[in-house]
Amino acid sequence: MTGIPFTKGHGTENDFVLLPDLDGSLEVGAQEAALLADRHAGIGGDGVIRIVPTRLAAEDDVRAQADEAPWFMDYRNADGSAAQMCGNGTRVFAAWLRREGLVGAGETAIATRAGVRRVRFDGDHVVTHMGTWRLARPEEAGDQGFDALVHVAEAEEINEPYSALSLDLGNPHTVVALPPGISLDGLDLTQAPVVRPVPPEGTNVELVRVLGPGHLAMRVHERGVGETRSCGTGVCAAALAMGVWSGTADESSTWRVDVPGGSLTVNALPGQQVELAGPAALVADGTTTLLTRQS
Ligand SMILES: N[C@@H](CCC[C@H](N)C(=O)O)C(=O)O
Repeated sequence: MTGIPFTKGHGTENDFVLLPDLDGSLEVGAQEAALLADRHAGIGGDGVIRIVPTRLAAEDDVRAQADEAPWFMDYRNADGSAAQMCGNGTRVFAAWLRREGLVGAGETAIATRAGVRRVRFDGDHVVTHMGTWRLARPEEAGDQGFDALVHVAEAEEINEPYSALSLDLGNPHTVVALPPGISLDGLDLTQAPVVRPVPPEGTNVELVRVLGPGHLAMRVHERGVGETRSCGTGVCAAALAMGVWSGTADESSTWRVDVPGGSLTVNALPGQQVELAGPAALVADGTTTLLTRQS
């Protein structure tokens, strides 16, 4: 077989190019990832995930996870930038490891740039323990629980910025609860929302509408990608922000979050813990000549 093997997969239509690199011989830097993710000149995806033994990772803090988590999810956004975490990616990554017989049906641990994430299989769904979340700037969240302003272009020009909350799920998020009367469908996410203060590492921006008790609708503009049809860390941030705003962040709660690509379930747990559950699909296998192996 010529070319480098890849698998295409998605989690609620947040789609990824998976590159198995079992001996650490692939070089997938920013340029290579951006080309692979290109929907015209490459394979196409919101992100690129290299699947590599953790002990072969370049970063010291990732290699330090090797005893606990043998496989590293080396995630890059479509623009080639490396990100700390990808919630939907963890499910697709685990589904690939299981299909290939590299992990069993029990709980498995995955190394990420944000630390180890534990994943379990539950019928058609994969459940990821997303670790400990935190407010990004607790000292700046006022009585109303907001610490940022976000301006989003809208179908009908409204120049008021929205109040928002910044959360850290291993990667950065800014959650906006849309006020009544503002249509989620009417937002123009072809341009990045403008966030103030400017987050030092950039941010993913979640626009959220409450549909009912424990039920949200969300659209997202992802850092390093643009609008995507789903974001796993983003739906967790959205549900957790609701808990912060209602003063129930320390209690267990379950949320269904509808995104353009499907629905995900978020379980908020005491102690700033959170789980994400949803589907993972592996839809194509092939080879690519866009990469070569290091000799
Ligand atoms: N889609 C992902 C998040 C991917 C990384 C993000 N764009 C970032 O740069 O932080 C998810 O499912 O969490």
